[in-house]
Amino acid sequence: MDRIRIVGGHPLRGTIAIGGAKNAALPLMTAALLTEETLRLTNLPHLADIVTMANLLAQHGVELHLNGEATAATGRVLDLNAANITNLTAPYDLVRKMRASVLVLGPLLARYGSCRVSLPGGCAIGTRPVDLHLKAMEALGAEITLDEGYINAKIKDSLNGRLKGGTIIFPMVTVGGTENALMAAALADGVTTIVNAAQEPEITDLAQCLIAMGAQITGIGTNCLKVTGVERLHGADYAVVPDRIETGTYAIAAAITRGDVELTGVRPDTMTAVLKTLTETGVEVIEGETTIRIKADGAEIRGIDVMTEPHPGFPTDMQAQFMALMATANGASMITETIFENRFMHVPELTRMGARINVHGSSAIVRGMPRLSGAPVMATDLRASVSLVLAGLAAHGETIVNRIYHLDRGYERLEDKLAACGAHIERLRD
Ligand SMILES: CC(=O)N[C@H]1[C@@H](OP(=O)(O)OP(=O)(O)OC[C@H]2O[C@@H](n3ccc(=O)[nH]c3=O)[C@H](O)[C@@H]2O)O[C@H](CO)[C@@H](O)[C@@H]1O
Ligand SMILES: C=C(OP(=O)(O)O)C(=O)O
Repeated sequence: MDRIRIVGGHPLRGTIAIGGAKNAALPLMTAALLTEETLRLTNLPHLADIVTMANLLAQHGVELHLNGEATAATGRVLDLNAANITNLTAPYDLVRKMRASVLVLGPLLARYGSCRVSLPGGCAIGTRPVDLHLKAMEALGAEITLDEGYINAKIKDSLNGRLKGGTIIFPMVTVGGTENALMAAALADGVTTIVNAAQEPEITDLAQCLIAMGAQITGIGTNCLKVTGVERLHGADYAVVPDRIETGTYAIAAAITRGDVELTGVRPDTMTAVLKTLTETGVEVIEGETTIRIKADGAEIRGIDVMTEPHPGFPTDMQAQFMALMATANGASMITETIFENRFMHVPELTRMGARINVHGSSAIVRGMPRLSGAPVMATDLRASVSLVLAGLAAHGETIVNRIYHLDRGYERLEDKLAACGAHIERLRD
């Protein structure tokens, strides 16, 4: 299994181009199931999760074509055509690899009237049930049963093959639940109101793509979405929003090495909380329209408190990376995780690198220190893995990060992008 070797202590300087967002691209790919016409996605990142989603859609019968070479301007261009769906089952083998697979539920149900989707199960960061996705489908007229680890969903016989608009009230904010609800409601008969909807930029991206496909959606960017269902959707050409988590991760790479890096092809307006937090630590953040420069050379990074929250709050997907930065700060920091019940799996590994962190329930107290020390480490999820890479960039000596298939789920050419800015980092292929 490949590993990453880092020799830390080199301030990053240079420019890093940011790709399309994994967490926007995955639901956008499933939106292709809503129409028999072609959906063209541009600025698609090249990631293991995108390949998993492509395999899942292909086994449903979606035709996928990658067009030409990826360029900085367009990323990858992928055409998806769901004119000939042959199989309405999302199998366990693919769903267990990636929880976002459950996003085929809403589109398949709405367009074909029934489907069978494996339950995703828990993962390293929490139990992550999908009960709210299922309740949302029921609110639109679906009958749901569970058997043998699968969700069986079908539109009630009385509805003549078309979901019916209704009111969905989410008791807690769910990104995936909102995405499934939006896609199902887009083809339902009548008006659907989604109350306490997630407001993440990836939801806005999905809503805008659905509008480009002919959907009628208002309230975009708020916590109340209104969808007036249409009988059919058509094809579209849509560019995936830049990845705010990849952007934030490299911003922290610049800060933790006390470097100076410009991030290009970004959307600063989608990451206000992260940029404000970085500024509070003492990093200089210079925002352009599509660029962010992180100047941390000579900066004295202060320890500050952070709590993860649904958007527009500080994202849980940046919590591990921020903890690595706080481990090198001057002073203490309290980091509270409110979204997932088990998202501190990076703490023991950061501790092995000399970080001083104590966890009390959903909060971690981090006492910063001038220098971490390199060590062999291993992580159990995507953002935990990258937090160890960040710590390695700042640490004295050699760090080997094991199990890097997690990183390949969400970061395209991570080691190349960092090495181009002066990091001493390489992939060791086994
Ligand atoms: C592919 C993708 O976009 N993944 C993101 C998405 O995950 P995902 O969509 O899975 O996350 P959710 O927003 O649904 O989860 C938020 C919380 O709600 C709970 N919950 C969710 C659904 C449900 O039916 N029942 C329930 O109890 C979850 O266990 C969790 O505690 O949003 C998370 C929160 O921003 C991010 O960390 C993930 O990177
Ligand atoms: C938790 C993440 O992804 P997923 O929801 O696919 O597990 C993530 O992107 O940090």
